[in-house]
Amino acid sequence: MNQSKEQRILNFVLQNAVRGDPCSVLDTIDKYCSQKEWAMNVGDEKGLILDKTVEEVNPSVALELGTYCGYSAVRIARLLKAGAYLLTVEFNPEFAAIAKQMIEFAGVQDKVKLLEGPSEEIIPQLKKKYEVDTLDFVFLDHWKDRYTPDTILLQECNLLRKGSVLLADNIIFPGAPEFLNYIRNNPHFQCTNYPSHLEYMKVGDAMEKAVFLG
Ligand SMILES: O=C(NCCCCCn1ccnc1)c1cc(-c2ccc(F)cc2)cc(O)c1O
Ligand SMILES: [Mg+2]
Repeated sequence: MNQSKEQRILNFVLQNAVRGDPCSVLDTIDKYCSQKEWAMNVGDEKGLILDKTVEEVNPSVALELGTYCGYSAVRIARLLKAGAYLLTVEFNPEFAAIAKQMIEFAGVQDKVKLLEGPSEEIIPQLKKKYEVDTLDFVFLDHWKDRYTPDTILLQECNLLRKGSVLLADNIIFPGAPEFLNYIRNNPHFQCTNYPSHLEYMKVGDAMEKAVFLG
C-alpha cells in the first residue's frame, strides 16, 4: 500500500533530523515541505509569529486544535517552561499516529498530550477528564469553519480567563471570514492581525491574535 505524504514527511524526519532536538525536527520538516512536497504545517514564517506569541504568553496550559503531523505541537512545546504542557486535538487518526511519532522523536512527549477526536466532543471534557482549570493559550489551526463554534464552546465551558490568548492560523488563506467577523466584532476580545504568507508559498496569509477580556 503506497505511503501517505504524511508518512513520507515522518520518514524524512526519522532519517535526517536529530532525535531529541526539536529545532532540527522543525528545520527538517520545513526543508522537506519547501523542496519536495507542500504540506499544511504552519511553517517557518508564520512559525516565528507563533513563537513570539507563545514566548509573550509563556503559558502553563496550552491547547492546539489541529495537530496534523505535529509540527506546531513541537514548535510550541519546545518553548514551554518546566511543568507547563500542551493539549493538542486531532480528528484524523492517520494524522494523529504520525504526530505521536513526530512528537516523541523530537523529545517533547512529556510536555504534549495528544487527544484524538472531534474538538466539539473534547473541549467539553477538558475540565473534568483532563483536569484543566483555564487555558492560557489556544492555537486554532483545524477546520476553518470550526474556529467560531469552538471559540464559543471554549467560552461556554469556562475555559478562558481574563488574558487568555487565542492565535488563529489561515485568516487569509484558506481564510476564516466568519471567525474574523465574529472575533473582531466581539467586545470580549481584543484583536491583532499579523500579515504573513501561506506556508512555503508566496501567497498572502495572516494570523489573528485575540485576547479574551473576561
Ligand atoms: O485545512 C487546514 N487545516 C485543517 C486540517 C484538518 C483539521 C482536522 N481537524 C483536526 C482537529 N479537528 C479537525 C489548512 C489548509 C491549508 C491549505 C492551504 C492552501 C491550500 F491550497 C490547501 C490547504 C493551510 C493550512 O495552514 C491549514 O491549516
Ligand atoms: Mg494552518
